[in-house]
Amino acid sequence: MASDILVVDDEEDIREIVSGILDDEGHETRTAADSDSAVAAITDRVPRLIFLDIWLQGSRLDGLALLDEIKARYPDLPVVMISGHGNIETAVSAIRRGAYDFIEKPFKADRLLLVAERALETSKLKREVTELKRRSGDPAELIGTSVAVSQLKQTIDKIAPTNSRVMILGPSGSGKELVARLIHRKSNRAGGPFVVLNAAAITPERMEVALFGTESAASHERKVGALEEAHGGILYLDEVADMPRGTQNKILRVLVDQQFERVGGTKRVKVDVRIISSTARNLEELISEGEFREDLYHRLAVVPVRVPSLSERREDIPFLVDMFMRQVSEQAGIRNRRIGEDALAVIQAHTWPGNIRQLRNYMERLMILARSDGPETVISADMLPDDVSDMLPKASAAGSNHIMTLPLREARELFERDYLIAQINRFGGNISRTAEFVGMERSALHRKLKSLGV
Ligand SMILES: Nc1ncnc2c1ncn2[C@@H]1O[C@H](COP(=O)(O)OP(=O)(O)OP(=O)(O)O)[C@@H](O)[C@H]1O
Repeated sequence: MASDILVVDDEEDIREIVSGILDDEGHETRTAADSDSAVAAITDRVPRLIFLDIWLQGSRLDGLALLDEIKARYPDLPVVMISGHGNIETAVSAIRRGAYDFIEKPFKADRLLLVAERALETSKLKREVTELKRRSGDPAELIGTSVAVSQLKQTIDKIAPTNSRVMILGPSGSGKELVARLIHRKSNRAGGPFVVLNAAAITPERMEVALFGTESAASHERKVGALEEAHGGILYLDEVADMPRGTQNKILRVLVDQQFERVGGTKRVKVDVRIISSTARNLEELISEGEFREDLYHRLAVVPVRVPSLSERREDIPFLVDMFMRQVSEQAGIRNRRIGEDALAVIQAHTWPGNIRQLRNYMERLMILARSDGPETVISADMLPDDVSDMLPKASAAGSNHIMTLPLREARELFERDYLIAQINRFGGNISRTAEFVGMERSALHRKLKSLGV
């Protein structure tokens, strides 16, 4: 594994020995004799690993001070200290200050290589973990302080440690899968798998193979299905309403027996799986139409949990916007921006039929579009892409030709109407908070709304 390694030591022979040993193993090395040239080398290209002499005599910064500077700028860059005989204590304190390890002079080539490999491997793993976390994009907790979200959090905390089957109901993109993942994380199955099976994305013919796996006596071939894969953990049945009737019968049997047969197999497979299911559809309607088995519904929805739509929790929008902006900035390497009150108000007033997923995609688009403006420019309402800023009440709300044909009184009423509807939406229908924001008495606002026919 060739890696770019920087060797920093004031003694030329040590620099040569260390880089010689590493070069022989195929690593690429650079050397620096003092702190300033080390900083310059790191600025040129951040190495994967640094070997750093503790004393570093005759240079602006000694080894420990340079370590502090490196760690402040590149907290994840591993640094191995080279310690002289008799200053182990200093080496130990360097580890406390963020060094990965130390080697003591005189050292053996084997020890040096071992430490280098381990440091490189550890930082690679750290990177992978960070990447995975970033890709998943899921926050560790539900974002928001609204009553609806606070109640949801409480419900999650209450039901997670139990083993009961949960059915999560809520519109598309509202965070059902996130809720299921949080239940998993907080349950005693957190160490076990979390397997997702999306019934809407699998054809009815493939459904049973996906769920139960296959087995062929002739070829001894075996494919593990989602139920088996989820053994000891949780199976998340997304869009369960789309499950074919035939599969519904079979899954009901699994719930009763906690065992099943693979497709084409004869052996019973015993599993210990907690099932969480979800749907955005109206199950009661589907049950009355005979599309969904009522007894299966009762088995799956021992605890029904409702996830609110975004329009039911608009007060959480500023927190979500802030999180998504930070997330996009990290993921896309775009400088984070500030968003103006006016833009936030428009976003808050929008209806968001695609819920949190739509808001996240929108923020991503907004950040990318706004990239060409200077990083200091605050994102204002007029910079919002049209689909959302159309919600903004403007004098031309009824079409600019139209409003120009109206007398002032009617034009003003038209504007007032749009403006107040947008503000009421923004505050989730709360008249007191709307009144406070628009600067009117609550009773006066009521009267105004009535006179405008809102
Ligand atoms: N309260 C929340 N805080 C932060 N992010 C959230 C929240 N709820 C949902 N998200 C994010 O919104 C996106 C959509 O959520 P998720 O996939 O869980 O929705 P869903 O209801 O399962 O959607 P579908 O019905 O389409 O399967 C995800 O990226 C998720 O991380």
